[in-house]
Amino acid sequence: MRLSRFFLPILRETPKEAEIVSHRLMLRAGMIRQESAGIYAWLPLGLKVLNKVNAIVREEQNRSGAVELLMPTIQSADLWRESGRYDAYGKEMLRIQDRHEREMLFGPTNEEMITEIFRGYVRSYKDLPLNLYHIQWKFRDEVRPRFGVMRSREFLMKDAYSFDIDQAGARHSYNRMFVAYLRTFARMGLKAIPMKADTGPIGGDLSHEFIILASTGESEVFCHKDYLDFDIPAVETDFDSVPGLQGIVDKWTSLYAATSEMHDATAFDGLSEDKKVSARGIEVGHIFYFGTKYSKPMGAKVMGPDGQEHEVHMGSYGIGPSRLIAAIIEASHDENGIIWPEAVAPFDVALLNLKVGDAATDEACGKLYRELTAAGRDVLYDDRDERPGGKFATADLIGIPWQVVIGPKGLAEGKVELKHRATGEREVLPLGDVVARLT
Ligand SMILES: Nc1ncnc2c1ncn2[C@@H]1O[C@H](COS(=O)(=O)NC(=O)[C@@H](N)CS)[C@@H](O)[C@H]1O
Repeated sequence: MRLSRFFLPILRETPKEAEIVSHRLMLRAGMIRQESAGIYAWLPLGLKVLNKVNAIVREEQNRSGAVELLMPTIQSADLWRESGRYDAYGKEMLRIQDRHEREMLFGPTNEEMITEIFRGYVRSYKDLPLNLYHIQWKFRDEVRPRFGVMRSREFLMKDAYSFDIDQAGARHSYNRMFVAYLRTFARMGLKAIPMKADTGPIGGDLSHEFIILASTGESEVFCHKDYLDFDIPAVETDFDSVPGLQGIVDKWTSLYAATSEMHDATAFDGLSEDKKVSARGIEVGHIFYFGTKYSKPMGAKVMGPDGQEHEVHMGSYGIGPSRLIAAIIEASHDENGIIWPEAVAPFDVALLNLKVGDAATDEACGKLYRELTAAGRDVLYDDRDERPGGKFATADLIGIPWQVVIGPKGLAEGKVELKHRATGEREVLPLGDVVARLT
């Protein structure tokens, strides 16, 4: 993409309403724009990152055996009356009336709707286990939306829902998601620690939040330091192995880790000082087992092997892709701007032409742009008529992992400069070696 033809509304000054670094940088880097309180437009650079985050979430959901569908954002109030949550959900629910004065709502979550879909088709235990998920916008009328997309009112959520014949089966579905979550966040360069959590309005009695440690996190968390060095489940993990997954979950829940709501100070104090981590954290995922909480009132049942009808045991599993982008920035930035992990970067390479209008430089940049693109790299070519300092500052701010700098002096010697954004390391190399170096 040529920057002169892209849409990247960089802000010169730091927006005063932004209180945390991710909010400041997402506004300054032209990634989002607030349209109303807690409601954002995703501008092209932000959307590219959101799509990459979603791609990783999708890959790991699919690897675990979950099946993707897409449910609507607008839901019927009657559906929520079946579970008894319509009134219980409170002021966070955006209630709507359609032209026929039918009571509708903008979905804050989809347990009722997925249960209605399930009960419409599944009658036999032979069709279980089943895990259905979607990545869909939600609305929660937060009393105090803040920190940009970290706590917004309209936000993107991957929400998955599992269906099993009994609790043992549901436990394996839970473990599949637990392991998928460990892999998902690690692939985005995040260290997410599963912590025992409260179940809140979703319900149930088994729940873990996946927390990344960040000084601006809203949650107060306590955990054993060794978690930070645990290996992530390998890509070859057998998601059908019940004992195999239980072993991974046991390992990842073997040491102390809790959010403030579930904190047991006595247990935590039992740890040696050098193993105690108490920090702020950002909840990037939350998983729940809640048995028949929805299947019972909504009549979602299957014929079991015993010829009896059984209400299905369910769980739900949420990840916040839009919140994740803010969390990644909180965990990976410096004084010059964002430092994207390569897996989620909006572009792979920033190609900086230091003398637009100089025939040799334009020719070299154009040729390298075409070669890198042909080699499968996503390149943002800064072809603006802008002084070098401004190009360096923009490339650092928007956090593209690699910068290729081409100017007339270096070019005269057949050389270009390569800068690695994360480490700041620079190297000079022949123009002809760049494609091989970056692919
Ligand atoms: N206001 C919000 N802004 C941005 N992300 C949010 C917001 N509320 C929740 N999230 C994200 O959505 C994830 C799941 O939300 S949740 O309430 O914990 N879980 C559920 O809604 C369940 N239905 C899981 S399917 C959270 O872990 C968080 O990452």
